Amino acid sequence: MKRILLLGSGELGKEFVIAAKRAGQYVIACDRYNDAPAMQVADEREVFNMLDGDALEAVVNKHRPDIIVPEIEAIRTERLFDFEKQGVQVVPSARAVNYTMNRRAIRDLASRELGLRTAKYFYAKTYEEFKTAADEIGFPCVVKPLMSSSGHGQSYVHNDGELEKAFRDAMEGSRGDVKEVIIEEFIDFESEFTLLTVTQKNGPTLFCPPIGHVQKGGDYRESWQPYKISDDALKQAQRMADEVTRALTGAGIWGVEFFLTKQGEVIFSELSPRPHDTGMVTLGHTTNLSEFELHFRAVMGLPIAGIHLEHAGASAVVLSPVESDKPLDYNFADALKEDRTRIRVFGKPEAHFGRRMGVTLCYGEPDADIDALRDKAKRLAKTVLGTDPYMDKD
Ligand SMILES: Nc1ncnc2c1ncn2[C@@H]1O[C@H](COP(=O)(O)OP(=O)(O)OP(=O)(O)O)[C@@H](O)[C@H]1O
Ligand SMILES: NCC(=O)N[C@@H]1O[C@H](COP(=O)([O-])[O-])[C@@H](O)[C@H]1O
Ligand SMILES: [Mg+2]
Repeated sequence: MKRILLLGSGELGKEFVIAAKRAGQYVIACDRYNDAPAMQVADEREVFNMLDGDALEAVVNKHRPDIIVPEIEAIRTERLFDFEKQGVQVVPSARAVNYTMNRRAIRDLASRELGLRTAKYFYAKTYEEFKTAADEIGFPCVVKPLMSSSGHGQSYVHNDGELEKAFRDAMEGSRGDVKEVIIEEFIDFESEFTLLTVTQKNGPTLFCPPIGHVQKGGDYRESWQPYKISDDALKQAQRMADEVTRALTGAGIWGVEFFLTKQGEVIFSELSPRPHDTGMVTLGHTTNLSEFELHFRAVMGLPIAGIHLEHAGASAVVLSPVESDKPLDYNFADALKEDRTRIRVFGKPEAHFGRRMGVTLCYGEPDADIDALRDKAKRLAKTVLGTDPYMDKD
């Protein structure tokens, strides 16, 4: 039995813990607030600020884990190198977690070192640098804090008049101590997709069928699998995913994000060294193993004999309509009247307006009409809390 320390205990961690508990492992779930989703299914919990390196070290010393599994980006990742040196397995590796928490590190690696096609980009610390970069890139452009996720602090800029607010939002939306922004060329993509990629201790890199998704405000609203792309585009994406995960090293699942342009060009966007939110669609019976089961197997060095598409499926997010510290009234009854439908409620103890509280999952035969599944997942998501998956969050 392994002792697993989970850093971050949201919905993705919860499903990972369920996979680990099904195999009889011991899990300590950590997050900044009590009763986080994964804590509810783990053996023990720790509530502390994971950006505080000393607090993190104290928890590691107290629990002496065999494996550390990061689940969010807001972690003092520099300390993970020390734990790794002391013989603790960091998933997928301290290097991967450290590089991907900062957009500069991962973008420079992908674009400059590996030569992958990305959006044109600059970094800026001051408003002057920012304005010069915007002039260089042109409008529209995309602005993001170097450290943030789920679209926090991100905006699209269409003209000079919007620059100041975008800069301020990105500086204020920045997490941790890095106050710097990235400004990117706007990619007018046809669609975007996630390639779930599994790197193994004792085996080749494996790929799941691509997942299509739509984001609004930088945040995922719906996803579906399989996402049909040409063999050539798939090969390009797999090659890039293989190169970037190999450079970052380690074993586990990764969510590698791409844009597909109208001309059929595949552009690397970013990647998560952990299960991906758009990959929750795999909880709806799409592949033989969900992204969480795949992560668990890869982390433990267990064999993965194959990844197969068993169903076509779609997911849509269930967002909170209110601010509340009381459990919300989830309407399961209406959605579950429909066949091949599942609802996952994460059990977050507090709701905030627009916070993701659950997902709906709908699936059918592998060749089922994906658009019909997407419509069904979105329609049923609306019935759960009465909110549209595409609602404005601000
Ligand atoms: N250069 C770009 N051109 C067009 N759209 C973009 C660009 N960069 C980001 N986006 C849009 O914003 C979304 C979020 O961007 P990104 O993945 O970089 O942010 P994030 O905050 O790290 O999100 P998450 O942590 O949820 O993956 C993308 O999925 C895409 O829809
Ligand atoms: N795009 C990253 C992502 O989806 N992360 C998932 O959301 C949780 C935070 O949710 P919260 O913001 O509602 O606390 C994280 O813990 C993780 O499970
Ligand atoms: Mg992303």
